[in-house]
Amino acid sequence: MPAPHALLLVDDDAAFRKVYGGLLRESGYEVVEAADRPSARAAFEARPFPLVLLDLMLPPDGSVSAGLEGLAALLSARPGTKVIVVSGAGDTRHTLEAVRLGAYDFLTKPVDPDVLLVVVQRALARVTLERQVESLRTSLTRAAGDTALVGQSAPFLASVSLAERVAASDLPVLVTGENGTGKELLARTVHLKSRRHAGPFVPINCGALPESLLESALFGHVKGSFTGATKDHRGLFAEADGGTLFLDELGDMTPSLQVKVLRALETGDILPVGADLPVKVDVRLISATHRDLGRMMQEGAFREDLYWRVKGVEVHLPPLRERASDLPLLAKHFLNQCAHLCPDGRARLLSDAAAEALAAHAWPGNLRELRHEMQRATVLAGERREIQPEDLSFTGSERPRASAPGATTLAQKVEALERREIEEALKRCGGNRTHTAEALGLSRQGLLKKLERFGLT
Ligand SMILES: Nc1ncnc2c1ncn2[C@@H]1O[C@H](COP(=O)(O)OP(=O)(O)OP(=O)(O)O)[C@@H](O)[C@H]1O
Repeated sequence: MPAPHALLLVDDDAAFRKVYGGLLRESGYEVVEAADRPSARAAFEARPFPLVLLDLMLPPDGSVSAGLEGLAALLSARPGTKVIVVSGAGDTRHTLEAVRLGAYDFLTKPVDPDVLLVVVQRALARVTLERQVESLRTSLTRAAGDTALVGQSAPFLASVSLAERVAASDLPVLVTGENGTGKELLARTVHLKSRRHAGPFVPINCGALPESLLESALFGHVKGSFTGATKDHRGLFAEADGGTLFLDELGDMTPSLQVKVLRALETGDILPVGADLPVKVDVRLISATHRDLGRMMQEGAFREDLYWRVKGVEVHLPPLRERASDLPLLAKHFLNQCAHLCPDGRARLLSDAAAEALAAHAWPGNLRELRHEMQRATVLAGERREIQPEDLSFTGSERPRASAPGATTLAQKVEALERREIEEALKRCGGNRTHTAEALGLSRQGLLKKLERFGLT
């Protein structure tokens, strides 16, 4: 992992900045300077520096209490930042107050250059260490199971191998595949295997929010830019700085937002809603879609320039029906995951008949559907050690009728079946639409459209 080496030097004394900024640059650090509180704030918001050298008494007012407030705000926005307070001799009381607020260390003017270099080096080494701890924690969670990619079938392993090879590069990745095939899990794996693994992985579902909310979620906004914007909001591009932004359901993004995302990707700058100045970010993009972006492009629903930007390397995940040999392994994996739902805490087993029923099912909702089935079957099996076919929603008496009275054409029959599936899923999920969409392997937006079409709203 590369050591962090960028710092923000905030002091109104130009001579101090010149001497000490020069010294730090000569020692290999990247130094950005700010001479007053507003420009320090703007620089810090534009880029989350791991280390800030901070003079407490800054223009425009030179007041220490405003300086301490600024320090507290900075630390509450980014608690991992190391702030070294640089104060004049005789400021002990304020310096101690700054340390109490969370400043990492302090230096008193006149500053000994050797001491400065040691303190800076120590603070940045600490940042590296903290990032490593975070990365190990992430790897441990992953090893603990929830993010393990289960599967041995040839088409699945081919996708994983491609994803692992591309992970080390900083290329954008487009993950394609039907709903519930594991696109988000694969995106997380690419992030964890990349050099950005200690940085954040920030997912957002582009199909879940209306355009205006999605724009401010992605790019952030400034206070007062619209009704309800009661404070500044950084936005997910900025959250993902130094890490990976995962744009799920990219195909659901409206054309006008596509333009804005394209601009951000081309320039590395994002413009928060209502802001005058852009903010620089360093983000790797992974996108996913279950749609055929190539066809959408031909139909004019997806911009060609954005397509080529986000595509980088395309990794396609096969649907579950094309990796049938993974079914027993995955079913067992999901049964283990929900063992806590069993009265005795021991994972249920699949009876031969249930395994056969799983093999005969088409799995339109892919792995997500399988996971839900295994959860549901675990609960229905109760004290029984083995899952039986009657514990599965698509067998026996629970099988939905494929046609409805009066439906004659294939399209009508499919529609009737779809409607029935949705009604039943809604009932099972107690009317909760997010859960229903999940259970059916749909985006929330997709479900809402269908509810409207079927008059179920
Ligand atoms: N290879 C795998 N091994 C184990 N679990 C998996 C695997 N792939 C996916 N899962 C699990 O299946 C569920 C669905 O996966 P995920 O959310 O990644 O799918 P998706 O393709 O992103 O879905 P959508 O298109 O609806 O956004 C999740 O619970 C995930 O943890």
